[in-house]
Amino acid sequence: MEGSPARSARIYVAGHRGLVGSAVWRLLETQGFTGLIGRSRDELDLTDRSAVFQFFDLVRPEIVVLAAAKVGGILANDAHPVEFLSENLQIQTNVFDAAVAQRVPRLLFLGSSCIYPKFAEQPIREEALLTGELEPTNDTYAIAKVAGILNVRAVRKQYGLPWISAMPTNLYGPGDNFSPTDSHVLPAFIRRYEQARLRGAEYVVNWGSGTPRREFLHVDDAASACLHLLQHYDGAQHVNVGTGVDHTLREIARMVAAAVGFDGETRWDTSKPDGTPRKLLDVSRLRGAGWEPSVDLQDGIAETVAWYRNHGNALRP
Ligand SMILES: NC(=O)C1=CN([C@@H]2O[C@H](COP(=O)(O)OP(=O)(O)OC[C@H]3O[C@@H](n4cnc5c(N)ncnc54)[C@H](OP(=O)(O)O)[C@@H]3O)[C@@H](O)[C@H]2O)C=CC1
Ligand SMILES: C[C@H]1O[C@H](OP(=O)(O)OP(=O)(O)OC[C@H]2O[C@@H](n3cnc4c(=O)[nH]c(N)nc43)[C@H](O)[C@@H]2O)[C@@H](O)[C@@H](O)C1=O
Repeated sequence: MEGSPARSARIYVAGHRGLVGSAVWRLLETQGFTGLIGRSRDELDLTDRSAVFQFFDLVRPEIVVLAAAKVGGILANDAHPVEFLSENLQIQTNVFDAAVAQRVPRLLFLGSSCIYPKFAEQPIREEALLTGELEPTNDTYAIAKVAGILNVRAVRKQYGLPWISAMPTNLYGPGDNFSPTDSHVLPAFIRRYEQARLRGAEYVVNWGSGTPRREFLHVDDAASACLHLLQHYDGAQHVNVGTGVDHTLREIARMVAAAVGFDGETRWDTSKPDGTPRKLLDVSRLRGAGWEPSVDLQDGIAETVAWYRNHGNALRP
């Protein structure tokens, strides 16, 4: 599967308005791909099975990047386990089945580092999948993603189609979800510290103990890794996508406070869940395939703060 698809290939980016999908779309446009296809949820609800089949029949994509999913941070996952299981299973099963019906030659499925056991050996190798108990705050989302990996493997085995799966670490960047309740931690910090600075607040309160470690990858790097895998990887094993470097949330909070210019105190609300203590990915397989990240974390945070300041009024609720 070596080499780039034709620049005119019909590429359907499912979820093209989301954090990852929009970055994939930008990258493909920049690289001169002209056959990009996107549908918002209002135009095509991927939980509507017959609509998905009709769409695939009409459009006949040659490549699918599946970046549509129900996505959220630790509290959203913990509060809505039913939707995170049901919607994600429906979206991915409909897309996979419709793509099989059309024998779509190439598909990239996006999972997440939360598929691994809560106490997996660090850094986490791809082989750690299904070797232990999941983190309870996001176990239903993780199970949907594990089902996606197995579905991709099953299609490879039964139909011989070279579909692949990528498992990104925690992502961030322009276009992220900055919701105070539903977002992931990095956009939540940017919003909280920026609002505290604007109010002249003396302190902010973050969730949990601040001791968990997380690995952050800029979404432009995630998009570049996805394209690299589409161009250079063809294997049944899913591939970890990350930097191989992590930080405590206290360190991340200090970086964000410095980036927004907040010099007050940070407090931690230990009544909120910490989630997994650490989920650092082993990225040797991806590096072995010839890919490296390029965005420095502090630069990426500064860029995302600037984006938030320019788009603060037009964000998702
Ligand atoms: N963000 C992160 O930190 C990480 C993300 N990932 C994975 O990357 C992928 C993309 O995540 P991310 O970009 O952050 O998520 P976003 O929430 O930013 O985007 C999700 C996209 O999915 C679309 N979508 C959701 N439900 C439906 C539906 N029923 N029908 C049609 N479209 C739908 C949304 O469409 P619309 O805009 O029209 O509502 C949106 O464009 C997911 O698979 C996620 O698991 C993996 C690891 C980390
Ligand atoms: C990518 C991955 O993301 C999710 O897993 P997660 O990494 O645990 O998610 P998170 O980014 O929401 O939190 C990271 C850490 O940060 C702490 N934390 C502090 N203060 C805030 C805060 O204000 N908001 C949030 N969200 N977290 C906070 C929080 O308590 C936790 O310790 C999965 O559900 C799933 O979506 C998935 O696949």
